[in-house]
Amino acid sequence: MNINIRKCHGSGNDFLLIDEISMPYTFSEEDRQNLSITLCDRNAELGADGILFVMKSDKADAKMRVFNADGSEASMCGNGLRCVGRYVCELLQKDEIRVETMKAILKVNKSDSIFNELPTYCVEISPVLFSLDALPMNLNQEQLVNEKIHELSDQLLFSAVAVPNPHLITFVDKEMMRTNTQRMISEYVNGPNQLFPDGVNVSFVHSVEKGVIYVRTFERGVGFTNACGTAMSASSLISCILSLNNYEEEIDVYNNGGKVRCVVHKSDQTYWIELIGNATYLYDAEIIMNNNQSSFEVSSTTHYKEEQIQYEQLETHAKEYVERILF
Ligand SMILES: N[C@@H](CCC[C@H](N)C(=O)O)C(=O)O
Repeated sequence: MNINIRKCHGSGNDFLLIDEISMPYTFSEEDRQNLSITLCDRNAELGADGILFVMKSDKADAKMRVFNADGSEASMCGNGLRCVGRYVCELLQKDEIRVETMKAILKVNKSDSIFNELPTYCVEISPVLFSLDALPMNLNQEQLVNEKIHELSDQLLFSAVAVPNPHLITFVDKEMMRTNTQRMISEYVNGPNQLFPDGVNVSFVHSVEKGVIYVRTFERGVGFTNACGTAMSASSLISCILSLNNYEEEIDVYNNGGKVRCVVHKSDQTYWIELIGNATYLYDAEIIMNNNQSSFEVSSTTHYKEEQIQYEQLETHAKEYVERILF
C-alpha cells in the first residue's frame, strides 16, 4: 500500500496528516490503528505524536480523526486541528471552515500571524465539560476544581476538565516544575488505575505574570510532547477561573515547542476557548507500507524549508523565554 503523508506541527506537537478526501484510501479501523503505531514510532524514519486523518463530512467542510502514537483514538486535538484547518482551507480555497470532530463541529479560521510571517490559524475549543463523568474520572463528587486528590499528591491542587478530551491540570511553582512528580503522576493515571479508567492528559502549569502562562503536558497515548493544544486551552480556562488571568483577554501560552495565544470566553456558565497558533508544514512524503503494516519505506520527500526556517525563530524565542522563567 502506498500512502502520501504531510508531516506538520503546531507548537512542535507533530503529526502525519493523511488526506482521505483527495485520495481513494479504504482504511479499516485496524489499518488506522496499525498505521499510527508503525508510522509514529520515533525509532523509525518519520516519527510523530499522532496521525490526523482528514475525511469527507456530510455535516461540515471536512472531518478530522486523531489517533495517538499508541494507536488509541482521541476525541480532539487542538494543535492538530490548526494543521487540518490550514490544509482544508487551502484545499477549498477558503479562510474559514467548519470541521467535524468526534464530539463537535468546530470553527477554524485563518488568523493574523502570531509571530513574524508564520501561517497562523485560530480554532474553537468546545464543548467544555466539568462533570467528572465526561472525562471519565472516578471520584465521589460532581466536579474537581483546584482540589487535592490524596491518591496522587498531598500537596498539589488539581482541576479536571474535558474539552472534550480529558485533562488534569495543576498550577505549580518553578521548583515543582523541575521535579519528577509530573512524570510519576502521569504514568500512574495513564496505567491501569481506578481514578481514570481511560487515562488523562496531565499538565503542570506555571503562571508567569498576568496574561502569560507556561504549560507542560504529558499526553495520554503519547507521553511528554512539546505542546498540547487542548491542554493549553484548558489550562488558560482554569487560570481564568482561579483569577490568575481574565476572560475575553489574550493569554500567551509558552510551551516546550513554542508559543500560542488563547482567549477564554464565558457567557453564563458556558465556556469556550479560542486557540491561536502556527500550523507549519515540514515535508510531504510518499511511503510504501509492507503487508502486515509493521514496517514501511519512504520513497520520496519534499521539504517546506522556508516554513521550517521561519518557525525556528519562534522556537528559539520561546526556548530562551522558558529557560529564563524556569531556571
Ligand atoms: N496533542 C493534542 C491532543 C491529542 C490527544 C490526546 N493525547 C488525548 O488522548 O486526549 C492537542 O493538541 O490537543
